[in-house]
Amino acid sequence: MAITLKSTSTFLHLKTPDYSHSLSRFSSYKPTVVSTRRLAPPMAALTAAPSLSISETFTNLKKQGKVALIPYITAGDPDLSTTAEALKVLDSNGADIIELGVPYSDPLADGPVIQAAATRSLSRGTNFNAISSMLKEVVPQLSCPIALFTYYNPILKRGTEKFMSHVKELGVHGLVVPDVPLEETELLRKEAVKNKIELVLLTTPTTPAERMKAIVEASEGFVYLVSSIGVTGTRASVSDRVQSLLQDIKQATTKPVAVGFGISKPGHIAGWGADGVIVGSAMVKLLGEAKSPEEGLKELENFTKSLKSALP
Ligand SMILES: O=P(O)(O)OC[C@@H](O)[C@@H](O)c1c[nH]c2ccccc12
Repeated sequence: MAITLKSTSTFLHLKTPDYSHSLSRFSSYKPTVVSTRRLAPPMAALTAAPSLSISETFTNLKKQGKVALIPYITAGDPDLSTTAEALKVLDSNGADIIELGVPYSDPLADGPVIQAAATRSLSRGTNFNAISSMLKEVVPQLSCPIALFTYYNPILKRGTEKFMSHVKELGVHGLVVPDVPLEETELLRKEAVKNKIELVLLTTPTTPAERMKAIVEASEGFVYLVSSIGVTGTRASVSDRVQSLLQDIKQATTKPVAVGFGISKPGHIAGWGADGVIVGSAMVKLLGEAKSPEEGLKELENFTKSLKSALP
């Protein structure tokens, strides 16, 4: 059955913004030296078993009655070497899937914390080539899947087909694109499916029921339920309307549903039946606003551990 998607979300009626950061020369990423003191065959230490796909990850968690912890961090904030370490810290301290944000000059769906992170990252010269180099080095060391998070323009800049095959080569499993224009979702989805990239689509509290059904039908990996209207950023509480939205979606699909926006503690959505919890701004703040990268990584470790231990 051909699925015609009218929209992947209704909170981003954005014109296609102009992506002004060139993807020119190699940037500031310096690979971290991995101590080989304790390791027998050096290569053995650099590669974890290939990570499962996003949907396989959810299937395994569901069998154990567990909820996925999905942190989001902005690549290159405070710098790409710290991002590389942060991915490993998240992976080994409870993250089940990691959303890695490609910094963008016009992040209209983001609140002040993530906007500031993107600005810091871009001002250091972070670009997609440098992020790719970092991921080529780090992804083989991770046991959880990565979902790349990008606005639509970096995809347009490279061309959808080229972008998708490039992302696949990096070992990235998923892709989240919150501002893909209505009429281009189908093309994006076709290329994603061709490259076995799980294209995660978003639905919001204002998405009409029929459109939500088309979105959940087409979404791969999981369905991203945006908990509230507006931009990203931690909230004191999350509307309990999300609970009924979750039930509506679960009536429309058996696919896993993860909730994001405003969440900084599991209590925000405990017991509502979400299969996953996405935490972005609270994570980004710890990393990007710490006195030093080491301090940021330590705080990220502690926060991730505490979130995971509080989730079922
Ligand atoms: O930052 P929050 O409120 O925890 O929300 C998750 C969010 O950061 C992440 O999923 C995300 C970052 N930028 C976005 C833009 C649109 C939708 C989602 C996002």
